[in-house]
Amino acid sequence: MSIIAQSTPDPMPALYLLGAVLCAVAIVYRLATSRLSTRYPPGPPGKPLVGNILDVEPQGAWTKLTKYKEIYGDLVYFHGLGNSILVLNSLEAITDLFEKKASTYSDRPWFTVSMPLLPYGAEWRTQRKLAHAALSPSAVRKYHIVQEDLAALLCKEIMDTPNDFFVHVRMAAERLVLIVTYGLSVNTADSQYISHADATMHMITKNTVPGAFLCDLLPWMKHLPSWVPFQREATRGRGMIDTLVTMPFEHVKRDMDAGIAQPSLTRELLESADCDANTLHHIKWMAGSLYGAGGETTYSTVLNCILAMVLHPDKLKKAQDELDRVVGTARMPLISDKADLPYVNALIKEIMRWRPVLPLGLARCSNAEDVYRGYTIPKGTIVIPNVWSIAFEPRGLYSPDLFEPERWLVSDKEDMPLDPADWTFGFARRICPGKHLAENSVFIFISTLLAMFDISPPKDGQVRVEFEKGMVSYPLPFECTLGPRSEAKAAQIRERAAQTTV
Ligand code: HEM
Repeated sequence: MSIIAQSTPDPMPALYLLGAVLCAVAIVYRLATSRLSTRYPPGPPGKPLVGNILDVEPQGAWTKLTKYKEIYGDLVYFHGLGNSILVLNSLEAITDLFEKKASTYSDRPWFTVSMPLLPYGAEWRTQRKLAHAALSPSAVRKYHIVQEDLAALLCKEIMDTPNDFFVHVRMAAERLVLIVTYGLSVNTADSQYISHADATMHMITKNTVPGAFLCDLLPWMKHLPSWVPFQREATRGRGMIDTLVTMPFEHVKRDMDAGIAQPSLTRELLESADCDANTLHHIKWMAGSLYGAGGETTYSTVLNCILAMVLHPDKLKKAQDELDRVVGTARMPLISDKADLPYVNALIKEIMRWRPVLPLGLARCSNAEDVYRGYTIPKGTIVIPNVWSIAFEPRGLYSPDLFEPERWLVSDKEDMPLDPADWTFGFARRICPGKHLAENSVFIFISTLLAMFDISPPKDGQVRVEFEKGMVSYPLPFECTLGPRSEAKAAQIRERAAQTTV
């Protein structure tokens, strides 16, 4: 007989199993019902698992996203792979979220490969205070003379080598930021810093459109080994940014120790602050963020203007007539002429509307779940202000597709589109701190160029009208004929450029 006794089955494991199954059923039911009861904003249809998130083709997405406005309205939602992106297609929606709900929508997404844009928090607030003080409307008045000097140098360089106008415009914008931020002379800036800044900015503009790298949409990919291509790119990108920020900052500190530092925003802050390691860190990164953000946006606007003038000679003529009448021909324009030049101001507004240099603004990230217009917006959603759709909203007397500075000169505001001053520089708490400096730069570079040069198509008449599709959108290289309007203007340029002190 068998000595193996039959044991009585223990009922507990079966009960555990039953409990686990019931729990799983409850969880699945809850998830399914909560998903059904949660209303997300509308968006294109999705596929299983990946949803519709891969519909966002990052490069040059603004035109497609603007078309979606006709189908889905002000809010277009993309989701899948654990991520969500909300595109805001109207100023009303942008104001409702970025301004009225600023504590939820002032954070930045983390762009893995390029720029560690500061999250909304204590460090950002400290840097922001420093930037505001240094770049307030009254503080930027002291840079007028530097900006006028750089405009004169820009004219001289274009006059000497007109085919290189792209490079000259870029240099003028970057030199300004380097002078204001670090007090570096044009020669030092040119020889030591600008080429590295160009390479870095190129990397940033390519990679900062949300989703430019799949790892921004798939957070777990950030933990892949360092030999994975985008991880290598990320390490390289962060190294480039660190060099961009550290080199000129150390330059100022060295010059201060030697007693030869020129006046600058960084020197001012270093002199006024109690410089423990933490404050040094804040000043260094605040200065670096101005340097990184300030050059490319300004030169894109000026290049857009040159292109617009090649395409619209009648508008150039009107601006020149006004400049000749108001400024006269005995001198070059000054920033103080701005208030007396309505046509030139209208033309600059139109350039900003015709080709917004940041067509998708700079993305934000929600830091809490929210409900807007009855739709749920999950925490961590990347929120994109599609300013392109505001620029091309059919409003006012003229079609948005035309280049018409006159649209800004009609007497009734109701007949105008939404003013670029209200959306070009961003919104609410994260509005561009360089706005006042930038408005002056754009004004003086453009009005000086228009006052001194004739701008027309190249000899073969072929003008390339294509634009970079990264975060900052500027014209791709095009040819044009740029020459002083007269021998007297040429002499004036030479004379004024020789007097510059930058
Ligand atoms: C035409 C020229 C310029 C345009 C169109 C422009 C536009 C913008 C926009 C749209 C933003 C994002 C704001 C938001 O998220 O709501 C921004 C941010 C920023 N801009 Fe500008 N900008 C220009 C020039 C400058 C200049 C000259 C500087 C510095 C001297 C500068 C420094 C910055 C900085 C530091 C940020 C980041 C602010 C933050 O994240 O809190 N910008 N700019």
